[in-house]
Amino acid sequence: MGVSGLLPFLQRPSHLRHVITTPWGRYLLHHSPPLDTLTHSRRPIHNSLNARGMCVESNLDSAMGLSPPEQRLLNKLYEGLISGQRASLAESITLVETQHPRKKELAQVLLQKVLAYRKKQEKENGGKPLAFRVGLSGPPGAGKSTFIEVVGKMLTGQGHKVSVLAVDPSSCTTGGSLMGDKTRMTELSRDMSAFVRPSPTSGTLGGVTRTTNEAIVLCEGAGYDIVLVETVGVGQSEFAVADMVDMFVLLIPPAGGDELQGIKRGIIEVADLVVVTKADGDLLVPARRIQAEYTSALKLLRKKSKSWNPKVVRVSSQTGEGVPELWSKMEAFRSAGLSSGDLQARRRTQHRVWMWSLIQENVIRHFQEHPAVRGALPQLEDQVTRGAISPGLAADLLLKAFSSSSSLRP
Ligand SMILES: Nc1nc2c(ncn2[C@@H]2O[C@H](COP(=O)(O)OP(=O)(O)OP(=O)(O)O)[C@@H](O)[C@H]2O)c(=O)[nH]1
Repeated sequence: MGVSGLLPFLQRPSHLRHVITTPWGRYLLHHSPPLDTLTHSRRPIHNSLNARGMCVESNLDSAMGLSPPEQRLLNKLYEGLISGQRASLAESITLVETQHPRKKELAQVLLQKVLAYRKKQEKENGGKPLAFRVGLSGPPGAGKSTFIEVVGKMLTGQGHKVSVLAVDPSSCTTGGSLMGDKTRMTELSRDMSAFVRPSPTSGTLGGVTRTTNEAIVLCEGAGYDIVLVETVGVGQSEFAVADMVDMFVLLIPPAGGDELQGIKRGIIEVADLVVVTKADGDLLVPARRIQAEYTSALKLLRKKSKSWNPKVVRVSSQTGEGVPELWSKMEAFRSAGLSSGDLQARRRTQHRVWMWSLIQENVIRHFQEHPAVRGALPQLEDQVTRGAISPGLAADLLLKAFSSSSSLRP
């Protein structure tokens, strides 16, 4: 698709445009209205583009056309958030999770304000990220929530502010929850230096990935210097989490049988640290054995960073044994990454991944909402389910229906 194919999407009616202030400049954004309101005018946009290919304007609020109540809401959330109020943080995360089109726009304005604020703080910190983002994953029952509770309490005791976000893959497929059904991390939830946010109860993995990325930014804006992102090791959610954090930690229980079974090989490759949990009582001996097994397995993997060799450690959340040592290792990882620049490079790459996940989410939504696709979909889906036509043919027909009446024609 050439640039000209994108023009209709870039040329939104003026009331749907707004200026976004980012740490890198101010951009005029053109929002995606529902397809039926899309204009297809071919007015050239080049004269309004600057060198970065985007329009620059100065007044965010007026260009956004914020109504006074909207302006008051955003100001209240922003001020509350950066002064560290948990209620404002919770409300801001709800705003980024919304499916409501206008609220989605407001969420982006808030997010850009928070990003600009964080960027300024980072600059004052010599360009180094202020918060430490850690992803934690493991099979159901691995001891994740018990571990996060113990580590979280230890860290708040040391004066840190800790936030915990959850990505629940089951909510994306079944609308149910692997994580949310029981009360988790009760003590940490009551701790005034902690913020525990359950996973959104619905949405696509792409959508949850976006909102989690955005929630991380909001938590950092609210002054949380440690952000823990937890997920169950099911489906693709752990890879999605690995793509949003500075350090990815895999938790393995000392279960009987073939321990490496059920743990995806690929996920061991992205782990910066493997933690064997429940290393106490009768489980201590199997925990030692599993630690040895994983240590050998890691040696066979290609080194993924110059500044760090993945390690395997043992902890017991019940006795607390190994927990302080584990945290020291995590801090060592962070300092090595910061001084080598690996951590900053990882975040830069993640921004690109984040952008592509946004694009994927939006393109799929446009496709699904397209009238020609919507018209043909039920019948084709039915035929595919019955085996009357191949999935490949159905996909081709739908893509043809989309492109033949779409402005995105190649
Ligand atoms: N012996 C022992 N048991 C533990 C330890 N940590 C957790 N457990 C137990 O293991 C079980 C699962 O712990 P959770 O922390 O709920 O595990 P989880 O990974 O969060 O589980 P899901 O919520 O299903 O993903 C519980 O019965 C805990 O009491 C530990 O350090 N030692």
